[in-house]
Amino acid sequence: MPKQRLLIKGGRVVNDDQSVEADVYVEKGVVQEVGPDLNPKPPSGLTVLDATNKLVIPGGIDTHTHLQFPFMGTTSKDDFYTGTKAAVAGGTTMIIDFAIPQKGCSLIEAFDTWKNWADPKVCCDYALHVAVTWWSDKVKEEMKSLVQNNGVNSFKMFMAYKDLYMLSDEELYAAFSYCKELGTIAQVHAENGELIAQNTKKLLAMGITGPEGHALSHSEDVEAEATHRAIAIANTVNCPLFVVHVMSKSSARMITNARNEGKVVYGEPIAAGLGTDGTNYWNEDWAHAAAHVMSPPLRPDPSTPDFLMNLLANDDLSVVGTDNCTFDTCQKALGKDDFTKIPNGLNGVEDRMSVVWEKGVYSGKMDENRFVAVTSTNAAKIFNLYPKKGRIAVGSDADIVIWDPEATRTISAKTHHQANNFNVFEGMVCHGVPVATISRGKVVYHDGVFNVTAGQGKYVSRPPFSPYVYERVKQREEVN
Ligand SMILES: NC(=O)NCCC(=O)O
Ligand SMILES: [Zn+2]
Ligand SMILES: [Zn+2]
Repeated sequence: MPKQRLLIKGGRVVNDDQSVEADVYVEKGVVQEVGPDLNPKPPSGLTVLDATNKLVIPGGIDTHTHLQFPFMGTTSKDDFYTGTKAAVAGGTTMIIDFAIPQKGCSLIEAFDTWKNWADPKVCCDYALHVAVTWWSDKVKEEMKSLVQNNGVNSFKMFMAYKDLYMLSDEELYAAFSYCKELGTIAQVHAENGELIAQNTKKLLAMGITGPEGHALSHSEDVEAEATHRAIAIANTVNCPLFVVHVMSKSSARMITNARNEGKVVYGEPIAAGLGTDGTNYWNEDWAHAAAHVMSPPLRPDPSTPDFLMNLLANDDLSVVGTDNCTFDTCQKALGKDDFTKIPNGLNGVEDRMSVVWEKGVYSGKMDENRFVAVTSTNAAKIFNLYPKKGRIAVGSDADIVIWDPEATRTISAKTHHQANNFNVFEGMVCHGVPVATISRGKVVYHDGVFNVTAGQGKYVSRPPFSPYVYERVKQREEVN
């Protein structure tokens, strides 16, 4: 099928470092020209999109999803079709999901399994982080192969989910050291799994079985301690660290302090952590409370979202993901009598961009350029996708969103495009609405109408030694 020729006219092109009034011309899925009053020839066969009074921004990159993830006795509801379709409706044109092997199982097989699930279904581009859930020489060999042959440049290590995915400190040390050697980014789920196990035992013995028990067992201390430990281990071996789903003030402070000390650490808050809070665990409707269960949990202190957003605006935190991992009410009911059995996860892939605009830009904490940085460009830089992704410039992939900063929409499970029957942002009125989403030069969503085909997205390889990250690592090493 020939690719659409597209002219986006009269908008304001916003990158992370500047905004200019300019047209954008796209051919063969790539940006060909950016400038005033473009008039590409021939005029026939050209689709023109009017962006007057609108922003033209790089498509969002969601650094953290779990689509059709087999987890806690069930499988997350949004698969690679519904999840990526919902993503483009919200202005996101690339997701990075996680291939997660069981302990003792092959990382390469997990990667292949996830890729086989994704390829026939994705409606936008995607990549895969791979989890390291155990440690051996075979794991090392497979990490190397994934980097060299499969375009993987990030590995996630769990400090929680004891006996399932959790690594010991010794294993973390080895894994971080090897990540550094390979030129990759070490990601951590930072929660102390031993403390969670002890807290859980105590709470269940006290007869606390509801969703509030989840929040109490996964306290802020549990997250902060693990964050601090991960930073210490990574810094010891000079490995760049990316802390996924930063949910608490305490953990965010650890990251801020480390960055102030010159350590190469990045923090990823998620849409839910910026848009809602952990008071929901005490909601008297069990299904409502359970729908918010995730790890680390949302924090009961209602000033947390604002605090995290301020750090994101400041560059103390770097990118916004979602940890989109949806389970419907029936699936959540697996934990009706025991909070430890409530499948962990919630939505965000569709609403991330609007939530960040509303709570970040509309509330006056950040400008349009910082919005682009935290929703797209910084992710592209850290994971070595830049400037193909994360920028509107000649030669970049035409992953573009026409964004109406004045329009509003009200988020609801009744109207969202995700497979789940609950939305943690229910009722939130958001300024900032994607009018059109373009994926590799194809208009996939326009004024509420989809033009997506399952499998049209591509797997994107990510080379190691991202210059944005590793130039600093190298410099630190030379000087030290
Ligand atoms: N976060 C969560 O609750 N579910 C997905 C798995 C993970 O990221 O830890
Ligand atoms: Zn996690
Ligand atoms: Zn996750």
